[in-house]
Amino acid sequence: MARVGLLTMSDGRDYVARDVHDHCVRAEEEIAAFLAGAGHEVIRADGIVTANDLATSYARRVADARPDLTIFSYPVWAFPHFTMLAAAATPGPLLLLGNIDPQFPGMVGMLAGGGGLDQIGRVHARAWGDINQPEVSGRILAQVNAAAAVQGLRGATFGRIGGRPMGMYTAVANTDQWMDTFGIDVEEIDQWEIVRRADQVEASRARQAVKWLETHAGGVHYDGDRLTPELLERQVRAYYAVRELIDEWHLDFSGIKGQPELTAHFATMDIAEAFLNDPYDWDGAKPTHVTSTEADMDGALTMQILKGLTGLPVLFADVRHYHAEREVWDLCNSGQHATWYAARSDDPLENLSRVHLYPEVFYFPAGGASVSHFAAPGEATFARLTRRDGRYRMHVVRGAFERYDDATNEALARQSTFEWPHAFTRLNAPAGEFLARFGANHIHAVPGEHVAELRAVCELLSIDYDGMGDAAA
Ligand SMILES: C[C@H](O)[C@@H](O)[C@@H](O)C(=O)CO
Repeated sequence: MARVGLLTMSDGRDYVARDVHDHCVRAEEEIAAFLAGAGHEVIRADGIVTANDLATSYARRVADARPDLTIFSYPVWAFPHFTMLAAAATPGPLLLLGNIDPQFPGMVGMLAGGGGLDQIGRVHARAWGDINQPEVSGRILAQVNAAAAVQGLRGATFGRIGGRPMGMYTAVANTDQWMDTFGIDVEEIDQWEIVRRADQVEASRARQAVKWLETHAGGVHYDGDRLTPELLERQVRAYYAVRELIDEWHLDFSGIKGQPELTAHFATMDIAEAFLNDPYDWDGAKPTHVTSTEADMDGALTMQILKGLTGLPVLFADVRHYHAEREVWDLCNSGQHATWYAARSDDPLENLSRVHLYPEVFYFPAGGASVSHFAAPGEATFARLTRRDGRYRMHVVRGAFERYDDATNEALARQSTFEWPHAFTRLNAPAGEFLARFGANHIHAVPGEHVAELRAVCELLSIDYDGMGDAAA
C-alpha cells in the first residue's frame, strides 16, 4: 500500500475555473476512487488549484503527509506556473496525469506543465488517457509502486556483516553514493558478533528448530562430519544471532560475508540467509528480511527494491552456468535461495517438503547444511543493480523458472554443485547479449511481471535502465 498525493490543476481565470470546476472534481474523484480501489491511501488537496498561492499552499499541505508519489491531474487546460509552484512544494516523486478528452485541453495543460519541469530539470513521470483503460491504469500503478519502493529506501539502514569476500569488487558499493542516490546508510558490523552471540542462544531453542527441520524438510542428510546435529544447531544459533543484530542495530536489510572466515572456521550462513529471506521460520510466520550472500551490497539493494515492489521473498543467485543445448541457465547459489522458492506456497511445510539439507562441499571446511531445492516453475522478472564507470544502471530481463522430472533436475544439478539450491531459468534475452553486458556474478528475481515498475524506479533514481531482450523495448 502506498500513500499517493493528488492535486488537480485548473485555469487561473475565475470565470473559466468556475465553469470547469465540477468537471475537475469529478475527474479527481474518479482518480481517487481508482487508487483507493487498488489499496492505496489517497491524500487529496483541499481544493482545485486555480491560483498561484493555492498551488503552493495546497501542495504544501499534501506534502506534509509525506506521500510516496504525488499526482498532478490535468482534466482541463491549466496555467503552467501552477505546476511549477506546486512541484517546488513537492519534494517527492511526481506523476503528471493528463486526460485524452478533446473537449477539454487537459493534454495541453500536462505538456505545458511537463515542459516547464523539463526546463528546470525536475524529474517527473507522465501518464495520459482514460483511467479505465488497462494500459493507463497499469502505467499509473507501476509509477505508484515504483515510487513507494524508492521512497521505502530513503532513511533505510543496510547491515554489512563482515567486509568484502574473496576480493569481490561487485559486492562492494560506495557508501557516499548510496546515501546520495538512494538515501541509505550502512552499518559495518563484525562477523565476530555472530560467533559471539550464537554461543549465547538458548540450547533448547536451537534444538527445537533442528527438530522442526528434521521433521518437515524433505531430508536432512547427516554424514557425521560436514553435517551433524551439532553443526545444524550452530547454524540455527547463527540465525538467531543475526536476528538480534537486526533488532539491535535497526537494520532494514543486510548482507553476510561468510567466506572465508565463517565457512572455514565456524559454519556456513546458509540456514540463516535462507530463513531470513523467508516469510516464516520454525517459530511461525514473520516478515522477510533481505539478506545477501557474500555481503553483496548492490545485490541486497536490488533485492530490497524488488521486495518494495512486490512484498515477496526475493531470489539471490549466482549466474552459475548456461546449458546451451537447452538454452537454460543454472541460477545456483553457493549460499542460499529462500526456501519459499521451492514451491512458492503460503504453507511453509509445502515448501520445506521440497528442501534437502546436505553436508557442505569442499569449499566450506567448517561444514553445516546447504539448503538445496529446485525453484518451482513460473514467470519471473530478473534484475541487478551494477555500476559502469561509477554510474548506476539496472539490468532487467524477463524469464521463467523451469523444473523437470527428478532425474533431469538431478543430472543438471550434478553438472554444477548438486548440494546447492538451483533455479533453472529460461531468460528472454540471447545468452550472448546477457553475458556480454551483465555487470555482476549475482542476479535476483521475483515472480511476475515487473519490468515497467523497474523502468520507473530507474527514472525516479536517475539511474540508467538497461533492459535486455524483450525488456529492452
Ligand atoms: C564457493 C565459491 O567461493 C563461490 O562462493 C563463488 O563461486 C561465488 O559464488 C561467487 O559469487
